[in-house]
Amino acid sequence: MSRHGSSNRLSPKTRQSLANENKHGSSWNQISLVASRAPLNSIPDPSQYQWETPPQQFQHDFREKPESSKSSISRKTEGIAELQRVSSVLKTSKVHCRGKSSSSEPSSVQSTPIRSGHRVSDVSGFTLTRLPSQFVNGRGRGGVFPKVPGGVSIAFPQQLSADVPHFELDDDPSFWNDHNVQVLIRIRPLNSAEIISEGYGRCLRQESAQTVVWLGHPETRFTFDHIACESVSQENLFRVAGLPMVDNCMSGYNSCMFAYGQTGSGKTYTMMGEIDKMDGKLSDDCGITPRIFEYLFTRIMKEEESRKHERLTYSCKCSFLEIYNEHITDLLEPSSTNLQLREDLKKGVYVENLTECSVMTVNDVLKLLQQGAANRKIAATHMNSESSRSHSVFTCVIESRWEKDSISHLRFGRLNLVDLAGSERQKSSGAEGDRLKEAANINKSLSTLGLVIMSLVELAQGKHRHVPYRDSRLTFLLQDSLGGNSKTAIIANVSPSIWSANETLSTLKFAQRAKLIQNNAKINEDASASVIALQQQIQQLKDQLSFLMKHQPTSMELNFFPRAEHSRLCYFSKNYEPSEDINMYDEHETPKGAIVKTLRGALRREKLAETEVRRLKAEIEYLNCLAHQREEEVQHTKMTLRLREERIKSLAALSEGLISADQFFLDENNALREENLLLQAKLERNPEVTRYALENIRLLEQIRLFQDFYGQGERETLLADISELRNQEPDVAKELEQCKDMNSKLFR
Ligand SMILES: Nc1ncnc2c1ncn2[C@@H]1O[C@H](COP(=O)(O)OP(=O)(O)OP(=O)(O)O)[C@@H](O)[C@H]1O
Repeated sequence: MSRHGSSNRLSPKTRQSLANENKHGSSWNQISLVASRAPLNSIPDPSQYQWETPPQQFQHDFREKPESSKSSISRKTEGIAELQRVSSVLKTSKVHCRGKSSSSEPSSVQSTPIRSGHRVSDVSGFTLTRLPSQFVNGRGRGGVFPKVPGGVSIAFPQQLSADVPHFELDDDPSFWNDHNVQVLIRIRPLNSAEIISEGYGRCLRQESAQTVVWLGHPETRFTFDHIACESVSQENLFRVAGLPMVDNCMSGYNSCMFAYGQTGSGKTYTMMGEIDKMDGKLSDDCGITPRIFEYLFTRIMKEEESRKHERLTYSCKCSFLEIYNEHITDLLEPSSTNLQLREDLKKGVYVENLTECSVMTVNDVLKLLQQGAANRKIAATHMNSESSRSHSVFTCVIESRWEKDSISHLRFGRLNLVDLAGSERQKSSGAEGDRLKEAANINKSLSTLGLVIMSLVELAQGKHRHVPYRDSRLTFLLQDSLGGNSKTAIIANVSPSIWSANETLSTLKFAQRAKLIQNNAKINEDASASVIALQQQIQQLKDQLSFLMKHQPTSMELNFFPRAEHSRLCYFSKNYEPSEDINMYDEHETPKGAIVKTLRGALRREKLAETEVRRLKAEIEYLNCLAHQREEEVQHTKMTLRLREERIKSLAALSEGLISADQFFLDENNALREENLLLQAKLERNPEVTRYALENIRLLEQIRLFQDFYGQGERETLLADISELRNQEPDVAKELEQCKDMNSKLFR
């Protein structure tokens, strides 16, 4: 099923009415909770625990919710009567919530007995321990025991309020200077289905713009780089998460942002939102992607203007693809299906035959986004009436070229904006037939993503791990963004509703793990551009040299040195013009004296020319050496890559039991030794060192010339010449007067 038209999932109007709905609740639950701060691997998985009796102060009254496979959406369609019944129950529960000892409140509902200690697995792999019967559905002793979509009821101390505090997100521009991975949580507002089903029961309590507490058992506190609360605007989110991505990319870093979360948690709203313009402006509901491009093109314009002298130009090319049931489709050319992933030393992982469109304005990008969104596979599930059934990747390659010090520079950054399909449980999403197959593929690729992240975290902790990038198209494509050459922001979207408590916890744990990934982002600058520039420079110098050889010393003009600014030497040669010497003296001196002076000048110039020739030869030699080193460096990098690929293969072979551990360590040892040699060679021949050596030699040569200038009495000669000229001045003035007289006589 394809979506036609805009990707706006909820009209602003509907959202507003939802927001209004939110206003009907009671004030904050005043219960003070003891926060637990635990390292990631010690955060217990709630599913590993037997649900305990909630502490007395967390226990509320409840209503009976018969075990039923009916989803809340279908309940929603049963109409207002149900809604009224729910709100009357909510009122009751709010009253009891305020009471200190809710256990003494009378309960009017019956519990459904469930065997204690019986473990059941849910779709996401968690094992939930069923509650002792007296707690299931909150019967008897009180406590809010909402029914989670997996069909298992859990005891839950929850937030029962329509209002939640607002925390503005503060941007931190310095973050990306020393970090390569940022994790941000976005909590979306409760939706009407959740309110109908669970009222304002929330499983989260946000404490600051960095801390949130999951209110289940055991209560768990999470800290992230940023936590966007329910009321954070799309604009605020963009300023904090999107804007730095553009800056990173323009500086030549690969950048990636992806939205992760259960189905219906707000990924598409976050990444795309409303992609139409209203009155020439992006709407308030517009997501991060269009905002990124609006900012990108504004920055490009400013930069090109301010660096005109360097002839800076940017070019942007976009592509848009989806991965649906492990097949890649071009969203800009939907007839191109089942595209293949390829790997290339220079390009990295890329999709073969994917359409790439040049874009120059935000409108160009909006058109592509709309076109792609219309082609993306979506379907109605019980959790989301417009659920994305595929992962989508919108990519923009931003290239910049400029010239500085006669060297042309090329930088490029790849920006990947990924909207993942949501994880889902079959029961809650109501998936059947095609939907079920899609869901299985979605869950499979997301669990590979989870495994990749887990392996990367272990790698970062110094353990040897095979990272299963190739186990899904998604992780293979995003290889660079995960643990590779990229600055990556992960937005984990969650629902605050108690209805989604388990999914929210699992998303928070995923995000917590992702925080520990270590990427290795580098500026992408094309070395070949500098090699070409160096080769051109060498050719220029060679031309100068041969010209100099042919014409010296008589044509020792300034224009021999197009790069005169590099050499003060040229300044001196310019000031010793031979013709001036000759004209100055031949009228006033004996022929012998004039010849001696001319000869002296010629010898001086010849000496200077020789020095210049020597300097140029040395420069050519060094530039040749530099170009050679660049080429060697490229070769080294290629070899290092090859070695690493071999190591990955041997790791894979080890994990599949194809080779013994001894053999693996032997191979690993050899590979590391080889890599070490390569790195040592690279260090010794660092082009920067050569460049400094060259500069050093140039400066020494200049110093020597200055010293010669003084040492060989050139200064005195110059001073003598100047004073001689001064002496001649009255004679010349006299001669001029005589000429003027003669002229006037002649005219008369
Ligand atoms: N922060 C938010 N504010 C207001 N509405 C939101 C917010 N987040 C999501 N929504 C609304 O919730 C609904 C579901 O969101 P969305 O489609 O973005 O979820 P999703 O995570 O992409 O789901 P799926 O994985 O099924 O595609 C949409 O109608 C969307 O407009």
